[in-house]
Amino acid sequence: MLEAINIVSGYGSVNVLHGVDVTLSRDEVVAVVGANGAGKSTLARTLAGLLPLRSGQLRLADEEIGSKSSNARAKGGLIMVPEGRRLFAGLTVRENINLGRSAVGKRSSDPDPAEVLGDIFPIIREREHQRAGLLSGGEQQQVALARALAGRPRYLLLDEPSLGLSPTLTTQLFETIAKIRESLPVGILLIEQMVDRALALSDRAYVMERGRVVLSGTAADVAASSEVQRAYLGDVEVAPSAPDEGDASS
Ligand SMILES: Nc1ncnc2c1ncn2[C@@H]1O[C@H](COP(=O)(O)OP(=O)(O)OP(=O)(O)O)[C@@H](O)[C@H]1O
Repeated sequence: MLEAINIVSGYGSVNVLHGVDVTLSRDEVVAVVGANGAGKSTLARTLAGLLPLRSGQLRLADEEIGSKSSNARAKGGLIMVPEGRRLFAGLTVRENINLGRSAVGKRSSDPDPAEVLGDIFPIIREREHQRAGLLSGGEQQQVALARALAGRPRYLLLDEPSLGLSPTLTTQLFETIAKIRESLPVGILLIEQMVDRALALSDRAYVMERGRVVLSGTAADVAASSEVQRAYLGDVEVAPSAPDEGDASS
């Protein structure tokens, strides 16, 4: 289990997370949703060790990891795919994926990650020797996911994986995440702006506002809540228009 208890973090003199509790186990997908600036990416960075924990506790399989480096956390099985993918553009697909393995100290005698992951990510077999920088955004996202999984994480943090993808590619991405959960024993924390799709795929969800979790529960319950319906799922009450009764420009 990955457990964040009452965590606080931020930038400079400003706290952004004001005491957040989050848990993730290895057999679930958990969505984190909320408006721009709510603190979702800050949460992911704090969990991954890219931002220092100011107070609270972070535990990975009952071990306190709050003071460990991001590299140590990755070696311990907690890996993040950051917003924007961050592939090595000049390296091939396979080289990027192999780096995902060596970065966490996996030995070359471990099963070939490209073979193991090839069923989930056809791109690996189709474009193995192509430079990552020449791939489309959707293809790069697949490689970024495969690279993270090559490190055999037990917990995977996905920060806005659909960012910048077309609707069709977004659909493919969510299908890929569903395949990952079916095929691999990895808990996934899914930070997403595509709230409806994220909730449809997830077991549980957290809704964040201004650095706090304001709602949590099963994804179905969160999706059904009136706050989430109103704010994120398009169930907006629109005042009836009265085109004949006023000047639209006023
Ligand atoms: N590097 C930074 N330095 C200072 N403040 C930051 C930094 N990154 C984010 N913030 C601030 O922290 C707050 C939370 O930002 P964060 O990126 O975590 O939100 P978010 O929920 O992920 O939103 P988005 O969906 O827009 O990425 C915002 O007020 C933001 O301006």
